[in-house]
Amino acid sequence: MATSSTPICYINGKRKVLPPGRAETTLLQYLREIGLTGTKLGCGEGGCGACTVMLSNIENGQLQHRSVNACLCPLYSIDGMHVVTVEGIGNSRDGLHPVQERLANSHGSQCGFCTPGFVMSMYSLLRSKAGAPSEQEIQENLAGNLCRCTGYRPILDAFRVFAEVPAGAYTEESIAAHSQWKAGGNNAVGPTQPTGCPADSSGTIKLNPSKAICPSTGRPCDCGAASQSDSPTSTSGSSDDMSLKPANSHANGHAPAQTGGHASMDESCTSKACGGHSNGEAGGAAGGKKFASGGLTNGLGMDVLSDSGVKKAEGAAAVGKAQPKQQRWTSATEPIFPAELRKRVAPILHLPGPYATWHRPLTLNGLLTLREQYPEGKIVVGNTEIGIEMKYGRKTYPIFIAATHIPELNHMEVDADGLTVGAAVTLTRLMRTLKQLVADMPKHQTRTFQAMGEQMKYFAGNQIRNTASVGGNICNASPISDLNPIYMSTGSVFTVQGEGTGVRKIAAKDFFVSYRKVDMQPHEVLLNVHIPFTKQHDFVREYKQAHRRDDDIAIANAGMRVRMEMATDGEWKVAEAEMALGGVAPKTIMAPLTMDLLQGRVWNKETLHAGIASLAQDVYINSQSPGGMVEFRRAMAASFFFRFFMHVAFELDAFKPGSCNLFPKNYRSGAIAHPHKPLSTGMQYFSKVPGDRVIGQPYRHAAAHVQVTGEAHYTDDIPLPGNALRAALVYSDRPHAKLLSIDASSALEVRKDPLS
Ligand SMILES: NC(=O)C1=CN([C@@H]2O[C@H](COP(=O)(O)OP(=O)(O)OC[C@H]3O[C@@H](n4cnc5c(N)ncnc54)[C@H](O)[C@@H]3O)[C@@H](O)[C@H]2O)C=CC1
Ligand SMILES: O=c1[nH]c(=O)c2nc[nH]c2[nH]1
Repeated sequence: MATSSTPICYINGKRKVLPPGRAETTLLQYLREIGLTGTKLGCGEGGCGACTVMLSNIENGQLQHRSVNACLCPLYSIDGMHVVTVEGIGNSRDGLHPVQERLANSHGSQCGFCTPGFVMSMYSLLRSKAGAPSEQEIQENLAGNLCRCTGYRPILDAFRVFAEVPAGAYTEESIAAHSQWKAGGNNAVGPTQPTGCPADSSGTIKLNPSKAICPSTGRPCDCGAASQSDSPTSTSGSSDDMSLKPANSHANGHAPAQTGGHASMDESCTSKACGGHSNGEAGGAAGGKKFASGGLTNGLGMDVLSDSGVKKAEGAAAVGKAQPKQQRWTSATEPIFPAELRKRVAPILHLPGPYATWHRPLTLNGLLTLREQYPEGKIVVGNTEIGIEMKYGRKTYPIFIAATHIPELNHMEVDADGLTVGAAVTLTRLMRTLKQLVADMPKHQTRTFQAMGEQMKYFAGNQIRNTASVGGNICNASPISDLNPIYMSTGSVFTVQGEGTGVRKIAAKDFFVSYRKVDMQPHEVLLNVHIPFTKQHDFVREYKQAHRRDDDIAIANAGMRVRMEMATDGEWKVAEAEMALGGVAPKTIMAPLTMDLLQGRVWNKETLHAGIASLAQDVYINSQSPGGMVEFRRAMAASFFFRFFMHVAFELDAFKPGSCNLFPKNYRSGAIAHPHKPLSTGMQYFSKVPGDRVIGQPYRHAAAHVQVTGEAHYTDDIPLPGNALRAALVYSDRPHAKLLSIDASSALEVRKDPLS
């Protein structure tokens, strides 16, 4: 096997040999050093998404694209990959990418600092999916991106047009409903109201030639020419009439029910694109969208974006004279995966440096040998925890051992008992596999997978899940790990291996020893986790309470499983019970008193009350506990149990009606582990200012184009001149004292901090 000391990658289509001796450097630091300052440093811990870039590589012979946080991505981990940054997809000279154009034209940037991150998240989603994403997927995909000034309404508006239009919009039923609704004299259109084109008996839309496909919505549209003259914005030539459209107008561009609303919210499609005018608003891509040379098509063969973008910009310039002329985006600017990387065989890496050395073995033996050789070495996979320890904990690690390329650690396998997941498998890959198994296998066998899959949507953001590994989360032994409670309550087993000591299997519930300590020797590595299938009448749930639902760490969480059996007297009794709780102790704990108590008991209200009382004994948090919120955490444990109890009761009652009728039906929502979050919607109303003055008109602001392309320079982006003097205020601890001399020796000894 070849060993290399020259890591290579491609950045925006250009080959780069990565600099030597930089094992501690992040991809973000490097990008900014080479002048790609469009990618921003926000939080530095994978929480805000300002540093999002797309990584592409060949995995199991397949080309993969995924968004990642460059702030946590070790530079050498990108060996063999293609990095696409916001500068790589479009710029104000050669033309904006449709994603950039949409965001600029929809007023989706204000200060613009988070903007490149939003662009790259959306871009990565479009590149990584075969068809068009759903609106739900688009919103979920943005959970790892924070915006603190523009607001999410225009951002979601901008991206909603890339969503697939639900087929339901075209059913005969929905069309008939719309016609009736129109006949009823309503004067506004709700977000899901279909347009009025007739369907044939097969349910296929028959297009009335007078009812064209609306380029704004990608659907048959009856707004016709009327909307052009009816709408106040159609005469302005503004590129920005988007803001007159209510945000919850859904993909069909229609306004929600309103009476006497704004002039643009009449029944007709508010889009000026209808009838031949383009407003740059791409349609929901009926049947899926694809980028095509010259712009985005709406799946109906119509070029709805790039042309319209040009028109928009020109129109605005003519009126406000504030907008730069936009170039037409062409697919030639789309960075493609480089041929060299397709053929490249990954080498072993050994990359020494003054502060740290990077090892990348390719075999399990190689990994175990390095682990034995360097007990101080740090195994790294996603670096989403180590990166934070280094930046905010000021930890330094002299040796990194990347476990990303070990086949055994990337393997997933289903056997007769369950699913085995390699320790280096990313959370995203695990989620996909769980989803597939839930779809393919009998429901009673996959209840653990179902519970895990539902929970993992709320485990960090997409960028983190795309790199963070299953093993990293386990070995990190966080007392509020989202997955450890479920492994512990479902009989999962971890396999570890060490050079000379062979393989050991440890039950998940025995693996966590104390705060951040696991039952693993320094020379051992975690190979995999085995998650058993559930059996008939097994019920599993995972609960998490955080400050916010998306992309947040838990305050408390829990994994709960019971196996129920029906006794001869017709009552449901507990055959097995396993409960694990996080956030209530320095490690994830089991609740042994409650587990014992439940054993053999009937699932009734007495058991519920006894269980809650017993949990209070299992959970002992003293008032000095780190994180505080003692009463709240205790209450959460009881609340999780209550919700689980209800869930099981409703499931049993559904299985055999009347057999466990403990709660009124309207309590059912309390049994849902992760309540469905409807699509976010919003609305903005403003008065139209007559005349052609710029003030008060909804024009895109002048910097939008350079913000969406990363060309806007912020103070952080301006390079320090060579030998620049850095200054910081030092407070005197004596008032009115005279400064007699300065001893700078300790300052001069400070090394240039590789992490700053
Ligand atoms: N930054 C963030 O927003 C979030 C971070 N996380 C953290 O991300 C981590 C997920 O994994 P990665 O990024 O891949 O972790 P990582 O590469 O940062 O490693 C985390 C820890 O696990 C150890 N480790 C990893 N794989 C191992 C193996 N096979 N055998 C022995 N030790 C191993 C590492 O040495 C390190 O101590 C979790 O620790 C989780 O707590 C999770 C969600 C959000
Ligand atoms: O299990 C986890 N879930 C999270 O959301 C998280 N964030 C940081 N570390 C984390 N671990």
